[in-house]
Amino acid sequence: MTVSSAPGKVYLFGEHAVVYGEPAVPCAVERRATVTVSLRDDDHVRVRAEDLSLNGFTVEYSGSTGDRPDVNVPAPLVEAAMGYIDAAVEQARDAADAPDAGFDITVESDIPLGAGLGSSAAVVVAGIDAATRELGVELSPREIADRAYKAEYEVQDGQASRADTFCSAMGGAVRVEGDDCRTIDAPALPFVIGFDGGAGDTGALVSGVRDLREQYDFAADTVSTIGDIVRRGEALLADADPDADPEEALLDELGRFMNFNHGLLEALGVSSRSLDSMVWAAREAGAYGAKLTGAGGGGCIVALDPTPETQTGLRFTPGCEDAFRAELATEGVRLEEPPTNADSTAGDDSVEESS
Ligand SMILES: Nc1ncnc2c1ncn2[C@@H]1O[C@H](COP(=O)(O)OP(=O)(O)O)[C@@H](O)[C@H]1O
Ligand SMILES: C[C@@](O)(CCOP(=O)(O)O)CC(=O)O
Ligand SMILES: [Mg+2]
Repeated sequence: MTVSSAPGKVYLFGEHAVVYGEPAVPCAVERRATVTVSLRDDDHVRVRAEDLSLNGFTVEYSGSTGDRPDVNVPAPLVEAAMGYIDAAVEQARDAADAPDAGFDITVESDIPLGAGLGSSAAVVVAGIDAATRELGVELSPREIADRAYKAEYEVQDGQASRADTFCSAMGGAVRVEGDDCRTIDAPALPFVIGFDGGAGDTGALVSGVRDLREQYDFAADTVSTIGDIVRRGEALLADADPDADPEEALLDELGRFMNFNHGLLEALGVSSRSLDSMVWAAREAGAYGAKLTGAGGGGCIVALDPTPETQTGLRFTPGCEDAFRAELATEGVRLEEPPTNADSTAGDDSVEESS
């Protein structure tokens, strides 16, 4: 049995625009997905995904009824939900040259799903790491990032950047521009996250921006202006001392850029009423800046505030279900100790499929 975990992330700047070759700066945060993998002696894959719920209803799997999961939702939704894990399994089989390997897999995660914190990337990164190790192959974090990107790209029909998967695999703050992926030094920024309890449809939101960009020059200009903000923002980070608490002047300017970035994302149609109201609540509570994070449509905002004020303000904001502080996760994908009285084999709520 092998247990690996990988962090989620927030975008300081640059989501959506990164899909069209602009740079982005995501930062890994201490909310992790943990994937436990045991090699089977047949070619079946059995998945237990305890936290998997889609838009308010829970998917229940029954492994005892054979190959088809017994679920209370339509099969295409289950397939969409399981796509990331399936794609991670395929990448691990390919990396280890073991096309017929079967696995028992358990996914546990404290990253809300579809909320802009990169739950899909964390699950894929941790899944590839655990499954390849289980097959006796140890990939570097960069190799895992590369395979995880291929998995996300496939599941999201060609609409994925390398940003989420690279950030989750490497940890810390990163900079991604096309295929150029780097880790960067950044001070520990005081992130506060507001979560509306909902989720956005990443594929539909990315398609919406693509259409706008193709239809209107000013939408294409909006996307490249987001790139300009990222370049100015990363220059600020490059000048800061990564080992000291961030200075007020830095937070002030980063916050201003985050506000600008949010305005442009709103113009591109990927915000929502609850995201906007959390952004405004954070600003009114004294945050240096606030923006949605990830694909948008619902889910999370990220604000900068070293004081407790933003968290308190968000908690009293209608539409905000949860508000929490998120430390920068300096570690990306990592091996975890397996539990001692392990019960990793699938129980009643698992789905089993033949390879
Ligand atoms: N704990 C989990 N267990 C199983 N699958 C998960 C889990 N977390 C995320 N996923 C997969 O990732 C999808 C959400 O990814 P996505 O829409 O890209 O949003 P985000 O990456 O912003 O959280 C889920 O529909 C599911 O397929
Ligand atoms: C919108 C996008 O830039 C980020 C999506 O992030 P998330 O899956 O919502 O966490 C898409 C991508 O970069 O693949
Ligand atoms: Mg995702």
